[in-house]
Amino acid sequence: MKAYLDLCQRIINEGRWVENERTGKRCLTVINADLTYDVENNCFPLLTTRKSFWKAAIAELLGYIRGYDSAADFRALGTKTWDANANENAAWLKNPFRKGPDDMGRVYGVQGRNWQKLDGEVIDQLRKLVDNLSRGIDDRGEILSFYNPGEFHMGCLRPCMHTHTFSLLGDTLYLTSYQRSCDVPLGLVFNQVQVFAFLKIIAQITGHKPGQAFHKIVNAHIYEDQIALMRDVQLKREPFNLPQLHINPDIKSLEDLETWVTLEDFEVTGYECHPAIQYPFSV
Ligand SMILES: Nc1nc(=O)c2c([nH]1)NC[C@@H]1CN(c3ccc(C(=O)N[C@@H](CCC(=O)O)C(=O)O)cc3)CN21
Ligand SMILES: O=c1ccn([C@H]2C[C@H](O)[C@@H](COP(=O)(O)O)O2)c(=O)[nH]1
Repeated sequence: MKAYLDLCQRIINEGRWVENERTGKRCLTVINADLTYDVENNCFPLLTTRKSFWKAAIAELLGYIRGYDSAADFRALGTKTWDANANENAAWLKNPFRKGPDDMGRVYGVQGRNWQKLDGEVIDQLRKLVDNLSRGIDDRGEILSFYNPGEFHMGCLRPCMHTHTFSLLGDTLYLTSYQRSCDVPLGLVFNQVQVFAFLKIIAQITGHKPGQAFHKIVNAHIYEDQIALMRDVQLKREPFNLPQLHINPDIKSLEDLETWVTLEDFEVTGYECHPAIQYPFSV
């Protein structure tokens, strides 16, 4: 929590203005931020300086795990966060690869579960790493990569959190997640939840103890229309203690995550927070 607020303050104090062509807005930007989450002690990094919608973040993560490519499937899980990118971005709307309303194209989980090889076969990166970790194997390449430059033109957005590397030391599982571009007031609130929950879920289904999750961010920015709310409202608030995340212990396999798991299988306790802040979203 402190690390998040420090990053926001650092962007306000030291950030440089960068024009962004895709959104037509300017962003106050810093390069490089490292965040660490204590999954072992269940210190759930849910922002307390504004009301945060952790369920939508977990729904996104479940959608990536399932390899979804439609904003409608994400809505059915419990989040509308992909509606705008799938249906309102002018460049994507006229892209011939867009299959119709709600199509997101070959992004995120599609690459994670269904990476196309030249010979026509597909690679299921998540299945491979879950199988290995379940057998106690870390081949130093337990990597889930959503970043496929050869198919950027077939998706509505390049993945932001693009690579997740799992590591096993003894019976403790670690996760290192890489993010190329980070909307700190909006996206990062979700991404913190996702990195934490991803390690906790994969540790649970592969039978290991979760350790720390390491979140490495390259371009961290605040859009120009978000600055005043961050500087004058959110950064003036005192944080509360972190809550805890509980996951239904009956979730035991990747198949469980793919078939019956819903947001009802996740619970947060001890969450005390300041009122919601509605930050503008840039498509
Ligand atoms: N500009 C931008 N920022 C992002 O963070 C972002 C994108 N684009 N495009 C792809 C995904 C979609 N994500 C989103 C989209 C919307 C919210 C959002 O509106 N959050 C609100 C309300 C959430 C709710 O009601 O469930 C919030 O207050 O956190 C957050 C992340 C993260 N990503
Ligand atoms: O998980 C996510 C997804 C997206 N974002 C933000 C980061 C940027 O503000 C935009 C993506 O724009 P690009 O021009 O492709 O960098 O979405 C995020 O923070 N977290």
